[in-house]
Amino acid sequence: MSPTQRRIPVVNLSHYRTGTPQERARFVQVFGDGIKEFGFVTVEGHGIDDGLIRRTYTDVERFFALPEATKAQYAQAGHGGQRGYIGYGQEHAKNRQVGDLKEFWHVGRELPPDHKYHALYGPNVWPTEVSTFREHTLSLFNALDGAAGVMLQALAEYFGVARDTFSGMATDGNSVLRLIHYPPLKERFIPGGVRAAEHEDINLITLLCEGTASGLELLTRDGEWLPVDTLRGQIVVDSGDMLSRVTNEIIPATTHRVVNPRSKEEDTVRYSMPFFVHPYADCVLQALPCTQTADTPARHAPITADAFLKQRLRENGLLK
Ligand SMILES: O=C(O)CCC(=O)C(=O)O
Ligand SMILES: [Fe+2]
Repeated sequence: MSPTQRRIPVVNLSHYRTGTPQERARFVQVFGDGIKEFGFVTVEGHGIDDGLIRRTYTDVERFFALPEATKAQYAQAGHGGQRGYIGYGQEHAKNRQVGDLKEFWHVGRELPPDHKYHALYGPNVWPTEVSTFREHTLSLFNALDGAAGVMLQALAEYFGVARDTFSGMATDGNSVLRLIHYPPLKERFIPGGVRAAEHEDINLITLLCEGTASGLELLTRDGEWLPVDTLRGQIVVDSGDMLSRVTNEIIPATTHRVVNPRSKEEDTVRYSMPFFVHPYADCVLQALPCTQTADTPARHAPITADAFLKQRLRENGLLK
């Protein structure tokens, strides 16, 4: 085990789901402290089928191997790139001009046509060239959504608030499964570009199944960059800007990046699948009362999740 893996706290979600009272309490403490103090927590025992993760990666690989013109047909006008295909170099980190060295696909929540958020979130689109893409990515979306809900319940217990405080925000939330392809730099490169420039995620929490190659790094609260290497069967979880807002920055958003391969030998393709857990559109992001004190009143004005998302998508170049 590398020094990094030893330092990132590891928890087992089954201890929270079905463990003894002591195991549950321990999960709440280690998960909450870990995300607050470290920014990343490694979660095992999450119950997500390894075979489903493999099958989804196979489909993702098949999709990104399609001709550019075929992939480009799935780029969506509107919805700030929250559905379908987003081309190479289109997204950039906030305050950066150069695009990231990646292309990706977004799968969102499937809602019935008469649901009040159906039109706002936008319908999913599916690549007909990969026949199992819809089935696999939606199954993974739903599995990650379920695991995230349990983690958010534990986080509410950590704050001593009603257990559905955070998970209720994510019910019918505008969550997104992002399927990313980072081609080898020898195939495609933008001068000055990095695979994913340092940034904070927009949402509440992010769940990352292990990437297919190294490169993910987190900035510790002490300002040190650390590689995040996940093993098969592990998911890493980090905190985003929206969680920072509702916790009055008690849990800061975690800064992270994906570095470029450091040598020709390491210049391999990389795939990853972050799942961004978002609140429902009208959810008002404001510091929970338990996070405010006379010394630290709310640090940010309330804003709805949808308004905050749109502001950030503009800053990232996805919403024009
Ligand atoms: O590819 C990864 O491992 C992380 C990607 C990421 O941070 C993002 O897309 O927000
Ligand atoms: Fe990220």
